Amino acid sequence: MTLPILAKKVKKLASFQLFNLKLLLNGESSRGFSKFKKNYKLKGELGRGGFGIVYRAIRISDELPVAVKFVDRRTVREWGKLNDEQVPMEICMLAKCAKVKGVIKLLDWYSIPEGYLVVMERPYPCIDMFDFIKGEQKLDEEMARFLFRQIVQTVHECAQRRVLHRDLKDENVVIDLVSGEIRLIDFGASTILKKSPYTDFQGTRLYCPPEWFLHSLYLGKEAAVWSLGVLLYNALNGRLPFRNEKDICTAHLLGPLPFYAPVSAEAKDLIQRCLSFDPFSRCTIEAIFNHPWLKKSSPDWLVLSAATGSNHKEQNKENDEEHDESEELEEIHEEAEKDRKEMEGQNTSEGESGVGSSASSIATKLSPVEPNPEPSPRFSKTSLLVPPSSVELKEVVQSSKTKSVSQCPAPATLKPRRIRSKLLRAQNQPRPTAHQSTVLTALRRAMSRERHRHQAVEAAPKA
Ligand SMILES: Nc1ncnc2c1ncn2[C@@H]1O[C@H](COP(=O)(O)OP(=O)(O)OP(=O)(O)O)[C@@H](O)[C@H]1O
Repeated sequence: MTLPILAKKVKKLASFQLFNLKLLLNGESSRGFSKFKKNYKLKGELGRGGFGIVYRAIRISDELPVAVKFVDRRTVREWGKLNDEQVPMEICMLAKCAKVKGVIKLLDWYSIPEGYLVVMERPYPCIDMFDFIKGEQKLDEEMARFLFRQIVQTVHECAQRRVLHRDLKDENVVIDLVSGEIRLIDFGASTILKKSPYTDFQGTRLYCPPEWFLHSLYLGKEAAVWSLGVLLYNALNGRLPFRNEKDICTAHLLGPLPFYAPVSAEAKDLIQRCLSFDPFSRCTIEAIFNHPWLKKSSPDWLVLSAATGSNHKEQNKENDEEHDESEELEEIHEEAEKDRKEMEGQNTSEGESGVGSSASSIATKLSPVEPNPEPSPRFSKTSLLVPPSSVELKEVVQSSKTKSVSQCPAPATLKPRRIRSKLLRAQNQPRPTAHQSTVLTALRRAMSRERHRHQAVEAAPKA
């Protein structure tokens, strides 16, 4: 080994050891694990994705429900600076969007040797949009408009702060079931918005525009608009528009996209404009705002949610299962190990939630264009949401339930019969039955679980 190479290796080793020492010391610092344990109590798993595990937790000082995401240091691809500290870009971008209403609030973060613990607000009770759509099979246009408008507004405000999310999809939108407000989560693939093209990608391939697969390049806002088009199509159809990369790159040659639900011409037009093959003729975020479909006024959340279906049984059953309270660090270590093994064993090249930083050579994969068979409805996602439980927030839910639906202004654009039937339901039957309302089903289950837990605690023999 030559001298310069040896010197380089020694230097590298020294800096690695210094890094480890810093991490060890960090254990005692204000951002170490012992501080985290003093401030938060982990309650079980909330969801998991390709790059982390998200835990349900409570802030000890005030019992605020929070979500804690463990980000494995080894999976961090991009780093940024926050108050002169090097942190994963995810933390940095969340901090930049602190004032954006539709972005999940970053409350705190901690550094542990294995990675980072990102503490975020956790709306209670909430459901992510994937589960919401799955429960409804597909959204009606009013509900889709109500949610999509908030999502577009949020993406726009992020862009104003030069933040590009890069993984816009239904799984990354959390809906507050009490207010109907959305929160954009998972900034793990986000980066600084720039005007020049990006040559790396870490989001979800089925939401990715064709220019990435064909040219390994994309422009930030144009790619975001494409993902929004995929998201809206998915919300209205209950299935994704494209099954794989080949579909993404060739669908435009087959004429207008097929729709599998009765969708208005205006909604179809907006989707087609977002999914324009040519990024330069794709509509802009501003144009989405001004599109006649999005400009229509929406009914109030209470009116909308009262009309949701009752197909959430399986999901809620699944969600009702309590996870063991964790011995925090040990669990994180074990889970991280398990996750890594799973990730190693997975081939995600064409999977729905596949992520990757290189465009596969689609040109070699493209065979002559055949008409696409109907894409199947979606059953799986990368994470599962457990409805949260907290005694304190039960009161919030309770108080929102007593709010009169009939106080909501009648939406101007609803067809008269529809207004009447909705308002009649709201007025004559003070609350829709739990079977009629997804939202209420979720609320009822969250509350009944709390009741059971209390009964169990009371029944337990006192030590
Ligand atoms: N703040 C939060 N409040 C409520 N639920 C959350 C929150 N953060 C995450 N979740 C739930 O956890 C799931 C996984 O979170 P997240 O997407 O951040 O993880 P990830 O590992 O980056 O996932 P992916 O591989 O999909 O990118 C989400 O789909 C959502 O259901």
